[in-house]
Amino acid sequence: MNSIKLKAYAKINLGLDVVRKREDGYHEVRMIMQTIGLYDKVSILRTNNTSITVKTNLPYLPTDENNLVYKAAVLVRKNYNISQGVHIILDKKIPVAAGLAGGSSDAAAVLYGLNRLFHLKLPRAELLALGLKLGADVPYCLMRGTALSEGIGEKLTPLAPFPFCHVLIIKPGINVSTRYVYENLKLNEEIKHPDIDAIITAIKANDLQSAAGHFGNVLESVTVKDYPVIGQIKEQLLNTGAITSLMSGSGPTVFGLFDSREKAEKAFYQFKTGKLAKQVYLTGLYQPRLKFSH
Ligand SMILES: C[C@@](CO)(OP(=O)(O)O)[C@H](O)COP(=O)(O)OP(=O)(O)OC[C@H]1O[C@@H](n2ccc(N)nc2=O)[C@H](O)[C@@H]1O
Ligand SMILES: Nc1ncnc2c1ncn2[C@@H]1O[C@H](COP(=O)(O)OP(=O)(O)O)[C@@H](O)[C@H]1O
Repeated sequence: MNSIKLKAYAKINLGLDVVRKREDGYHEVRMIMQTIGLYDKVSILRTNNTSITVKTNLPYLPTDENNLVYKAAVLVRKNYNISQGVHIILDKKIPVAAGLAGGSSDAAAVLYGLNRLFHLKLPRAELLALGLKLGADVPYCLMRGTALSEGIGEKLTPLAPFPFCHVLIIKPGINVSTRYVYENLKLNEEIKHPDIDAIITAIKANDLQSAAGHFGNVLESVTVKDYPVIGQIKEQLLNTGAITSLMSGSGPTVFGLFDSREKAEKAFYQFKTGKLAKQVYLTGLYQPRLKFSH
């Protein structure tokens, strides 16, 4: 096999709680992760030289060691003494720096792909540990589906599939850095912590309404204040019939869940023709786990 084509799926956070700040500055979290149907295409080709090259459809994305796919390739080649070069073609559809883990998912695809292309037969645990070196969300991207993510993202527990629903993704035209959001989070009494365990119980019971009733993201306490458009999108989603609306990860993307395709489509067109959104996608949940057969 000389090349491999993969899909790197986006995630949303159905619940995001921060438990404490660690001494190294990172935050211990409890998050309900969910893969959605929006994806980037990642193709990896073995070449006849010894270099790593990256090509992407987004002119503003780096193609050097600052791209997470490049970093993933460096890591694998260094760890397993691979000298053969690889060319990575990245077709981005997931909005960048949006709280949807696009870069993390691309990096996970490269780890997975190089494991296959070079017949490394790496056990799943080793791939997850490599993934964590690239970013807190990369291990989850190697798992996919509905999951509980703890620690800084490395402690993963698969959950039963989240109940069927339609997902509307709304990305406003602002940029918010993950680091900025975590650094400005104040863990005081005013913070409303989501009940992550109640979400898990509702998922087990396949109860969409009850699960949605417990959604929450503590990082909204930073972003909604700084960027009112996030609150406005959340409100418009509810006004157009969403069961719930929430910011994903560190934002600025907001998602709405709908129990009817008709309502979701109506909301889609309202955002498409309105002023609040820069990018709008109507998609669904994506449940298959990533399989590690060689
Ligand atoms: C907020 C979340 C929720 O899923 O996702 P995104 O919004 O980025 O998609 C994650 O916790 C983000 O994961 P990821 O984006 O992989 O984070 P990293 O690249 O490892 O870290 C970026 C920066 O965020 C901060 N950080 C990240 C994770 C964490 N548990 N605590 C932190 O304090 C650190 O300051 C770090 O320098
Ligand atoms: N393959 C990639 N796709 C997207 N962003 C990337 C990639 N490689 C590096 N980056 C950088 O990583 C940052 C975070 O991007 P991304 O993973 O899309 O967002 P988030 O962490 O909010 O989910 C961006 O600022 C971007 O410049």
